[in-house]
Amino acid sequence: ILSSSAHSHDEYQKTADWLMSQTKHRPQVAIICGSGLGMLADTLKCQDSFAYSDIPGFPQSTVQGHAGRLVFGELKGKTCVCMQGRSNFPSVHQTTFPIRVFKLLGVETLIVTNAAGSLADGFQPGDIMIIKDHINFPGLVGLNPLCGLNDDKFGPRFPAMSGCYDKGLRCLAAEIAKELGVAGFLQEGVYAMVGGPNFETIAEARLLHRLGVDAVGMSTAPEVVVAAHCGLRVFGLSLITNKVVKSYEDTESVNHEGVLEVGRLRSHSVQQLVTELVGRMEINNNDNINKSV
Ligand SMILES: O=P(O)(O)O[C@H]1O[C@H](CO)[C@@H](O)[C@H]1O
Ligand SMILES: Nc1nc2[nH]cnc2c(=O)[nH]1
Repeated sequence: ILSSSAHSHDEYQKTADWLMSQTKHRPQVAIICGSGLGMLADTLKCQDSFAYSDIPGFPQSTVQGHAGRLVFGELKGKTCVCMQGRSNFPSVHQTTFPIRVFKLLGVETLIVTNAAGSLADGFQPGDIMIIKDHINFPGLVGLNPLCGLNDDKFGPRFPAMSGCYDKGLRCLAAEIAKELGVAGFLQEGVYAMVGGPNFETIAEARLLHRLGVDAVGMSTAPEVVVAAHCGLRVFGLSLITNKVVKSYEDTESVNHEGVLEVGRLRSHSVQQLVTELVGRMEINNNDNINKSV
């Protein structure tokens, strides 16, 4: 775990340089689209898009329902780069490789979205949860993307994680949700990442519930850790696609097709919320490419 699969600074830089040689876009905002939420990338204007397999050094998408494309373009007057798909299961270092590439491209804000199962009693499938905080279970036991030698050019050895989900953006998103008429199914809560790829046993679900977890998934936390480490502002949304089964009497069970289906049904609202948020967030001048790196 410790240093075997960490990337060198040059590897991130090579990928960033290649992308900058292929597109004129210099993104301010990076958006990661979770399961069933990839349509957001299709709404970018003046697109340049690249299959992950064509980008030197880039991890491949391994999750069904994730397209595996990096899309650059304009959204509400801001320059964005959108990941249409994640590679959840190779290694935490590979999964988070794009985040440092984004930093080198000049990105200052990261928006992460995911599909998640709910544990909180009041949450329903179709609810949108603003992520207030996370529990990074793999990270707590050493599967942390910051393991290995620290690259001081990106950030400090021991970065703080309190406040890693920006409060200003969370408030702005809640205001926008009211204006869009989607406040009725907006929630805020704690996301927990588990290793997966299996869904939870009932005993695991009960444990997570007792620990105060509101929603559970298999992604996001490592991306946010790496983003916070290199000083990116972060906003996160979970789309609640299912209730996690907590009772032995319950005959329902979760499956990935159902997750994708709820994603598609609510994708329009998630898209609207993210689009308005990007339009209204304040961004510093985009003259900071390689600023602190
Ligand atoms: O987190 P995203 O990429 O939305 O995907 C979620 O959906 C998949 C399970 O259906 C898991 O990979 C889980 O993490
Ligand atoms: N671990 C986990 N990931 C999910 N992604 C979407 N739903 C779920 C779920 O119930 N559990």
